Amino acid sequence: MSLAKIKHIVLVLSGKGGVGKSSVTTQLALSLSLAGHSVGILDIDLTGPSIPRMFAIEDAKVTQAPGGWLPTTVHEADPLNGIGSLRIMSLGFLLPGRGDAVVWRGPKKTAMVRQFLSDVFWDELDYLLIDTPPGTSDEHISLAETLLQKARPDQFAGAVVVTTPQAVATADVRKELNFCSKTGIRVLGVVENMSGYVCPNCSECTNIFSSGGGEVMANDFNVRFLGRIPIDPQFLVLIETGRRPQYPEGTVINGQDISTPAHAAGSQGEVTDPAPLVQKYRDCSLAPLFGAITADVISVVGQAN
Ligand SMILES: Nc1ncnc2c1ncn2[C@@H]1O[C@H](COP(=O)(O)OP(=O)(O)OP(=O)(O)O)[C@@H](O)[C@H]1O
Ligand code: SF4
Repeated sequence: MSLAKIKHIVLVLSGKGGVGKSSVTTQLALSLSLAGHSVGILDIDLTGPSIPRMFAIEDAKVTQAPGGWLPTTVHEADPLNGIGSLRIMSLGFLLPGRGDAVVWRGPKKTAMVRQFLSDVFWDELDYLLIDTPPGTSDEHISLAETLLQKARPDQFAGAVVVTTPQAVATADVRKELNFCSKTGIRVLGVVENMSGYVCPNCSECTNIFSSGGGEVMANDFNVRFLGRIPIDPQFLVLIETGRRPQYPEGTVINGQDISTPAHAAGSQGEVTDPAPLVQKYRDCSLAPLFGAITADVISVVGQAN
């Protein structure tokens, strides 16, 4: 069975579209990889699989091997730099072109979710992250049922739930938390994304929307609040163009100076910088924040399994 050699399976859920679920999945995967773990992402967001775009592997095609479909390798393990491997399987690889939408009816969607869980040959993984569609649709029910049936209890760790701070998003995420409790999915914690904005000129973090809604909701449901991630335009540039993040002099995040050294600004800013995404991400202001969230997730998963 394709899940057999996976140590921990984590779902990434959100009640609402556009809150940054795929970005959180991406950053969780990169942070786990930077912590030396081997990671897989299974992207079953049928409403618009965005993981291939985030890793610039939209043209990857699914290949078949005797053990099942082979995931695409984003980078191999680099033990000298303490980096674990990262592989991806996305529903997007099966679609004919960029921007194509999945127009299947419910039963076909649920069949595909089951097939993706059973037919991908992951080999050994420390963590498999599953990026899901927003909401609590038939696919979620099918996913929950299949995981609860097929994965060993020590494998299926639970779900990280993503929200933005505004009440309109947290209201939908409350439904998601209720869904988890009804289906027996353990909630590992809540991440509040787009919580403030990192100014590209001065690196001040400003709360343009409200802040703290995710933490209030986590407290109401008695689940762990994993932390806040601001909007950083440099993260968007990294994802969209592959350019290494750059910050003005004096940029300090979590007590650490992350400003781009003047001598490196030219070469580091090149779009053609051939370094793998995981190394460029290490220079992003969000990386230390997400590193702390990831350490928390690892510890909660350890307690859960
Ligand atoms: N903290 C952040 N800083 C900067 N940009 C962000 C951040 N979080 C998300 N984004 C950007 O916002 C956009 C939407 O994010 P994303 O695709 O992750 O949302 P989603 O919840 O997965 O959406 P969907 O429901 O369509 O799957 C993306 O372009 C992403 O790069
Ligand atoms: S201090 Fe920063 S956030 Fe405030 S106006 Fe100036 S550049 Fe923008």
